[in-house]
Amino acid sequence: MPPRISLTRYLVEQQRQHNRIPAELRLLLEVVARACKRISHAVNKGALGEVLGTAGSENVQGEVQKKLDIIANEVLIEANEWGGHLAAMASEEMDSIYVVPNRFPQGEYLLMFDPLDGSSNIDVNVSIGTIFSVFRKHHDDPSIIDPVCEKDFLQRGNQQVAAGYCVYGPQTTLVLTVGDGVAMFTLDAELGSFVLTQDNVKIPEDTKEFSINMSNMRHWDAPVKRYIDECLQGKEGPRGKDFNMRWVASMVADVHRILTRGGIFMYPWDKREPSKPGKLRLLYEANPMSWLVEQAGGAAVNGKQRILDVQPGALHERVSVILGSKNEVERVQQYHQEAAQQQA
Ligand SMILES: O=P(O)(O)OC[C@H]1O[C@](O)(COP(=O)(O)O)[C@@H](O)[C@@H]1O
Ligand SMILES: [Mg+2]
Ligand SMILES: [Mg+2]
Repeated sequence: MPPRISLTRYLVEQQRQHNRIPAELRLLLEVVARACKRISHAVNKGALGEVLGTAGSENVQGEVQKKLDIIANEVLIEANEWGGHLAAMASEEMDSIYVVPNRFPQGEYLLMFDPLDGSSNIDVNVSIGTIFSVFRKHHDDPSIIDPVCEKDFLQRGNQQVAAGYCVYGPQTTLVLTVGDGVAMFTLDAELGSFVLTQDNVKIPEDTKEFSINMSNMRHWDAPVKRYIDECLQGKEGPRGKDFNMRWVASMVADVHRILTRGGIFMYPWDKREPSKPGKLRLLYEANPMSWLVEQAGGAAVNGKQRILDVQPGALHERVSVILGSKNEVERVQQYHQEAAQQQA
């Protein structure tokens, strides 16, 4: 068996041998990983830890908060605020940004997270996760000056310096990119550390598996309907092959499957709430997942453009998401372009 490489050693090598990340970013990612370990522990306790059920409150997006949404948010804030590497944080569960109080050391990074993704699966013991994205506070826009403000967070996804997620499933797996491919680390509960179990993750370019909430079919736009209709026709249809369908309803779990064996995941715009561009949030769901998928050789678009090129206008902005195996994502994008040309 090859020697085990811990997340810490992997990050040290990224920093020292390959010069890909500064020491502060390495330390920040170690803090995030430690927080994920604590969340994993709470998830595993389940009913024994009295962490299931709703908290009796709503977040800024009008969603009922589960106890674990709040616990995971607190764990991430608490672990990161005194680390000394951050200027501020933003979360699905907080209305506005959380500036690191000046009693703690300040850093130059911004951390965004969905503390608990797949909340509807918490109480039914199905895989859930944490998604995170890291930016530098300062960037090209000279109009942005201290102190840190919400505008600092409104950077395109292509400016991320690290992104990842931790899936709490049959195993706890942390998946990370710092812009040099994707690596997966499995939590060894006995050692208490994340161990590298797959490096250089690659998504196959073609797939026979799609992932979409089919109950929304009647609300979809024509290009999405066309794509799924063709998949459903199987061998007898224009695609000439049978497709399989999976929908966990936890983006982390659905994306993890795609990084592991390929597939296409879609949460597209639909007619239920036409003014919203989609259901998933750009900054702390779509951007980190899109970068991971691209780093693994896949593609991620919103039907009009690459998700990583979308300029955010608000902290909790939503976006239409189509990501996964490259050739399938490009096909859906092409169907959108054809529909737009017909309308023009
Ligand atoms: O319940 P639906 O409409 O299938 O939506 C499922 C989607 O919503 C989400 O649960 C949204 O994330 P949160 O649980 O963090 O709000 C995604 O993980 C998932 O892909
Ligand atoms: Mg989520
Ligand atoms: Mg969430």
